[in-house]
Amino acid sequence: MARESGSVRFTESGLPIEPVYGPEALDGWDPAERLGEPGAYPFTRGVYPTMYTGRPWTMRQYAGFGTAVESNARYQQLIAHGTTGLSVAFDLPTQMGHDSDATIASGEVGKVGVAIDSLDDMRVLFGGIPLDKVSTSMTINAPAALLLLMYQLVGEEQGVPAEQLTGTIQNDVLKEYIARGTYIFPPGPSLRLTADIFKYCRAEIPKWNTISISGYHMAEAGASPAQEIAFTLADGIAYVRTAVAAGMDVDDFGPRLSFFFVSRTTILEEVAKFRAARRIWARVMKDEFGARNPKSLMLRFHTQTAGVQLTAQQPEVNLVRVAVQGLAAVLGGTQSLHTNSFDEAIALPTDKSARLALRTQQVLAYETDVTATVDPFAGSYAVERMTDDVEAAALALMERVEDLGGAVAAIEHGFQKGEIERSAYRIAQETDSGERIVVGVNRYTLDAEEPYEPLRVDPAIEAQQAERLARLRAERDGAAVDAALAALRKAAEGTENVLYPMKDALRARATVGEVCDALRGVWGRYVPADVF
Ligand SMILES: C[C@H](C(=O)O)C(=O)SCCNC(=O)CCNC(=O)[C@H](O)C(C)(C)COP(=O)(O)OP(=O)(O)OC[C@H]1O[C@@H](n2cnc3c(N)ncnc32)[C@H](O)[C@@H]1OP(=O)(O)O
Repeated sequence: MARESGSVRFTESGLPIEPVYGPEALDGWDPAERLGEPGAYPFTRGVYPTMYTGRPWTMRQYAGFGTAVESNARYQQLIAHGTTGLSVAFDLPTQMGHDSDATIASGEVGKVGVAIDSLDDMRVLFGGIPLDKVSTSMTINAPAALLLLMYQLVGEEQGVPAEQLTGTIQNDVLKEYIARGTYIFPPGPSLRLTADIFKYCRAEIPKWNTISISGYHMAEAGASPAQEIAFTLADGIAYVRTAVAAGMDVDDFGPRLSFFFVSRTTILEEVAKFRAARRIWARVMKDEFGARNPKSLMLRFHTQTAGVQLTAQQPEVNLVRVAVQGLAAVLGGTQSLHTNSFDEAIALPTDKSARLALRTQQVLAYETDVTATVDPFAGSYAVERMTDDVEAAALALMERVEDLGGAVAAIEHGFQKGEIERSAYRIAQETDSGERIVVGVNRYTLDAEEPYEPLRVDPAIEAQQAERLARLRAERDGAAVDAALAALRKAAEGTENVLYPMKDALRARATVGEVCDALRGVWGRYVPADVF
């Protein structure tokens, strides 16, 4: 751990960490109550009885840039190198529900992910990738329904029935208001859309993970581990309440909720955090919502190594950080993992750095012994005590969210954002003062950094996408698109599930921008109330 203050050390959540823990750390500690068996309530030891002894985690590298053609090539490469799941990054215009030729999209097309304007692009993105064999995660939030439906339509074209599709949409708009920023609609209609997605998936795509309730972005914005899990689980509670209020039984959607956390270099507290999060969620689902299906109680999660801990200085050192972070995720029992590329603090990963990032996971999975036994830290005085401590800190924060009226009301008060900003400020101060050591940045620096040639996205991509859109609009049946969009607007004004008319519109080759504009017209846009 890189932070010191006299002889007392503190975890990233600000909890004291003792130089030595002994049996007294676990006074009154009941393993049956706190741990249970692996794969059994309260799931502290992991969600599956055999964990990695039965099957390694999914190696799921987040990737996508430029056009569908370029991103497809990167996916094919990752598959050839042994990745076991896909994870699609979309560009900002797609994430905000704008077409590539919209004025607001200028300069952003294909930059932080792939540009998807219509079913035509989606078909290219998954060309040659059998959707019945691969599970695909899509980091898409406000327009999550659109991308899911286009994925289903591509599956239909490949002859893959929707019941066989497996994957995840991020679809977590609450954390967009708190930390990530790609929201479109106000909370009310956003949550209605989430409930529509849960219902649609239950009926049509039953193996799909309908949401990835994410703490990662809060952590990147400065949240401590305790804040990260507290605010994420509080968002989870808000989604469950929404779906129950929309008439669903908790066991009809609970098994398909999933989560997404960060993994930092502070291994011990991260392992404690993952274990605590599983225990809290299992208890919430059982006690507050009365879930009976054990799958509803299981907190299954994806992990990404902490991008914010990577440095632009001496970037190769990031390979070491990522290995440590990845190890923490595995010791914490993750289901799926993205290990960052060492150059991600500078630019888009190159082919080589993306391959090295995947190799890091393969070393963890096949060269170490951490997959040979389940939850190896169980019973450790230090880690069990830290698990209890992080759990208590997170529960206290969740109570404060409840006191404000739940996650949505707390967001409207600016509570989570304010807490995270205070934590980020503390980290910045500690780094500036040198109290927090960052190798290569405030210690062990080089006089001159070696030059580095980053991968850049070709700016011509924007014009290419605009041409594709012009062609699409000329070729398609405009009257059919207008009629489908009118039906979508009508559903949005009423209570009918919007996904069915939305699918018709997308099949008729309505664009992402057109579909989102139709919804913006009915639901309006979210304007944050800034709290200082
Ligand atoms: C920063 C950036 C940005 O801001 O832009 C981002 O957001 S990037 C964000 C990127 N996000 C992501 O990539 C999210 C990824 N999330 C996911 O993949 C999912 O939501 C997940 C966390 C639930 C993991 O799903 P998965 O399919 O990879 O893994 P699962 O654990 O579900 O395992 C797949 C199947 O194998 C079975 N299985 C697995 N392990 C075992 C075992 N030991 N014993 C028996 N069965 C097992 C599971 O039951 C399941 O089958 P069955 O289903 O039949 O039970």
